[in-house]
Amino acid sequence: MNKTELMAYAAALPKAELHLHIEGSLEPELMFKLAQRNKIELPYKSVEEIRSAYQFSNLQDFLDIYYQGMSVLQTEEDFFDLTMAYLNRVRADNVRHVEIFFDPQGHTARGVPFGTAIGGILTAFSLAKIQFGMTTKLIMCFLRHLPEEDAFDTLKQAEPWLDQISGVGLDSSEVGHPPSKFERVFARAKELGLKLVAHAGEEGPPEYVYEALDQLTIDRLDHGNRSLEDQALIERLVREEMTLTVCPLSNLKLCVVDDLTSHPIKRMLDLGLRATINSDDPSYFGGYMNENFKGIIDALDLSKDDVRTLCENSFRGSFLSDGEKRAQLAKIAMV
Ligand SMILES: Nc1ncnc2[nH]cnc12
Ligand SMILES: [Zn+2]
Repeated sequence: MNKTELMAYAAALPKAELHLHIEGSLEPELMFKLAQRNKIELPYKSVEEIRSAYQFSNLQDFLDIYYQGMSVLQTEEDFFDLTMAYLNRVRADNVRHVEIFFDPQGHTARGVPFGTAIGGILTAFSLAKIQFGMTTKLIMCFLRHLPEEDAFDTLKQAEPWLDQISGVGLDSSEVGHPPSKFERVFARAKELGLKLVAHAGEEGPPEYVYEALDQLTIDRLDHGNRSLEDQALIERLVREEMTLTVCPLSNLKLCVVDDLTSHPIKRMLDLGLRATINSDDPSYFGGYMNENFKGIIDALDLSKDDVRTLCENSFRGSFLSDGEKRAQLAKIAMV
């Protein structure tokens, strides 16, 4: 298969997205519309000016703009519109199942109640299920630059919705905020029956991945790129069939890699790691699911088997039931 055919194959395959911050899918056009609707002053005069501000040299550069951008999200309708726009967009990429992150502390700290954010997101989930049969799960992330106490407080606020939250995650500024800082709140989330995921090894060292495995007891690893610096860690991740939610265009935009030709996704597959493709914050990083596939297909020497494995891994690594996973894998085999 040449690259054009391989891209058409990737586009046609059913897939799941497992690493998507809903606030990072806020397109500049919607940001402007919500700013006007909510009478919020933005430091930009036009959509073009917003887009040109999206130049980052590391994770923190991005996070500063990301937290500022979410200030336009005020009402349940705003969160509904944001989520519906994302679900409609990735439907066109043949994404059939999503496990979405949201950052409640990014909203409650601005005086927007937990229920406003989650209410809008869950209503969009229900509509997407009815309208186009998409399945969805919600993962609530703790902001790691804040104290563990604040994470406990957020978990408490989540109590009325725990039956509609699949898991907890850990995001925001990685270096200086190791997973071990959140050991107790993750233990509590586990007692409550929630799945556990954490960003680790995006900018942070392999030790952070070990902490996420040993101290947080994660079910899935977000990013994990820097695991490749440690042979014993690679072998363990392979042995434990740990899913890595890898985000190629994010890695490029945040300078985790210099160029997509040096992206480690092919190496990860060759090592036997259960890697998946995801968009992270697509509005900020230049593309949704299929644009991430296009980026790696253009830059790397991926085979048809590699592309299929990436899509299969997205369901294997999901929090769907075994039966649901089998059904999705059977659909992949039909393409
Ligand atoms: N890529 C990322 N890493 C850490 N925190 C984030 N929050 C949103 N996107 C993130
Ligand atoms: Zn992320």
